[in-house]
Amino acid sequence: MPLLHYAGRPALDLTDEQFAAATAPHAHALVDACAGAGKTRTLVARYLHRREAGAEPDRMALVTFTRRATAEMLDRLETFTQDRRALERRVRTIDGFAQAILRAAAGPFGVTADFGLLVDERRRANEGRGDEERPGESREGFAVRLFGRTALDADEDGTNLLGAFDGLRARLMGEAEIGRLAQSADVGDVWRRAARCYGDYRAAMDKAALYDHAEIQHRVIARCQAEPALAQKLFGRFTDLLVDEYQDVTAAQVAFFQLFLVGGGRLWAVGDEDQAIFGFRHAEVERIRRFGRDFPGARTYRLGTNLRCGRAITGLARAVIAGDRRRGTRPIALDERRDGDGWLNPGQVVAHEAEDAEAEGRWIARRIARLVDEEELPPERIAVLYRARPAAETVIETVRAALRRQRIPIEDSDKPGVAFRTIHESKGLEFEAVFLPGLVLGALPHYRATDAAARAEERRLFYVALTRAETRLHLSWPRCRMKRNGDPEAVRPSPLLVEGLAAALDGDGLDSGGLEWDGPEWDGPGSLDGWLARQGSRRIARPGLQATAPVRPKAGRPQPAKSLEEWLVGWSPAEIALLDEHLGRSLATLQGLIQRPYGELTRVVTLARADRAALRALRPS
Ligand SMILES: Nc1ncnc2c1ncn2[C@@H]1O[C@H](COP(=O)(O)OP(=O)(O)OP(=O)(O)O)[C@@H](O)[C@H]1O
Repeated sequence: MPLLHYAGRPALDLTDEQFAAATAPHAHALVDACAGAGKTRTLVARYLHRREAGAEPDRMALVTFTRRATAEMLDRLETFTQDRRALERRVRTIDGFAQAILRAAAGPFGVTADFGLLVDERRRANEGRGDEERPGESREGFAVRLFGRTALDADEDGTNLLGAFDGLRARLMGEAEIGRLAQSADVGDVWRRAARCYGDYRAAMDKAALYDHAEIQHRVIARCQAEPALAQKLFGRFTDLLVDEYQDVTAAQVAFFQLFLVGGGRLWAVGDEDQAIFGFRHAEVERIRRFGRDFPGARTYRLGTNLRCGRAITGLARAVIAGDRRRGTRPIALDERRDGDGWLNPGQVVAHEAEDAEAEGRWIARRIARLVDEEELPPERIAVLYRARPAAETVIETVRAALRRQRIPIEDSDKPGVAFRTIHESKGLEFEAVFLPGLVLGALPHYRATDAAARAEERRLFYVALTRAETRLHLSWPRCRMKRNGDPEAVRPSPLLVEGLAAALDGDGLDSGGLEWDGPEWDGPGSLDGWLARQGSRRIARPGLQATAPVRPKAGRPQPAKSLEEWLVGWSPAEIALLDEHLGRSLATLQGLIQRPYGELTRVVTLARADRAALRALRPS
């Protein structure tokens, strides 16, 4: 592994791809990374490399999105540079930078330097508070005083008036556009109301000298864009802007970053579009995809090896994400590092179907107890991650009660223990063992995710969740749930889960040698293959498994088997030729080459492998 030096001493071990990204020339650069690629380490290395190359510390800015990420970055950098106070001026959240600039310049922006903050209570609880931020007032309380309790009522997408105010600013909507929105019949009530009340909201903020983060950023952007000399004065000194988590940027944030570059500074950003999960907060995954257009001349560096997860876990995760047709070919490599005995970390995937949420909770608690008691895993290395709290309530409460009975610690503010989080909150974290309960249709993908963009985000959320696990991943779901009146009601397993398990059972995505894996462990009666057949996902049984896996079409919906020829009707000659040339390669590789839906590709490949001559006959000459 190459070593990055700092101040004449070896500082960081890096992989080849990390080294190339960290030591890239001083030009705009996008570091396009996969999960577990070591983004934080590479970002720290970039900072140290630029310092070594002579960049002045006060002309560098390092932007993160959460205070937790800022704290981690500061801790890591402090071990090399020691001067924490100076570092705190350069390493900040995006909100921290905007606030510092507005306070320092105040006058030209029409504010006083000691303005107060309106702080979103929910986000503060999730992200923790940092030193840079003054206590501030509750934004929710402010909105209720102005607009009444209905200000916090969410529409069916989960957006309330405050969320819509954020949206107007995240999308950089101008006055005219907001005026049109206020009259538009194409948007929901919450958005129309936000467009109508936006002026009142801003006036009230000015009157109280209290501002929310979006407003602070918006003021800086609007004024500096209108007055280039002011932008030059405030931002002209920056030579380097380093940005983390670029996949979750909004249009406003991109405009804010562009201000940092007015003096000829260069942007070095790292992100992973497969982990873009904040669309509901107005982040636009398209931004990372059009990085080269927003920052002309940018080069791209790929960090494509997952160094966190065991190979089976990475294999499963990449088979799931390969089903996103818009992601383009971005190969994800399995970790090839071996331990002292020459052993590759295979990781373990366990699947379990429970009768209902309570039984599922008891199963999880038993597995956790086994990990803690028999494998001596520290409880804080274990996490239970769920899509949304309400749907997961029963399972969570059952697990927690069982853990308490067994005196297994549960994480509680500063006290370490088994962690319970939403998948969104788990972003950027890693655990030895991860439990993903409640994997049913309606929970993940969430029932509110109805359009293609929202469903793609649900797939990415699942990918984020899977890739939090280092060595043990547990997937579980109930067969039924309780209706409000107490009657049980059958539920369907998540199609993302079915797709992932089918791929894992085929060993798909695990092709790069050296992994001896029997597929996911099925903890329960029957077999995984049989279960998959019942889900209708295995119409084409694999030869060796036929005995245990009778292929049954789903009741009431006969599914006649399509022939290879029928499947290939919509395929282009180039796609058919690619299939023929690469048929021996893994499904994940083929998915990278041929962007067809996962289920379709699986069937076509299976049929073509069984009858190569038929494929040849269909290939145009
Ligand atoms: N060069 C390296 N050598 C050894 N281990 C590494 C190296 N780089 C990263 N790692 C380890 O790989 C794991 C993943 O790193 P990190 O958490 O920075 O990934 P990430 O890219 O931020 O992932 P994600 O986006 O999934 O949160 C960590 O446990 C880290 O210590």
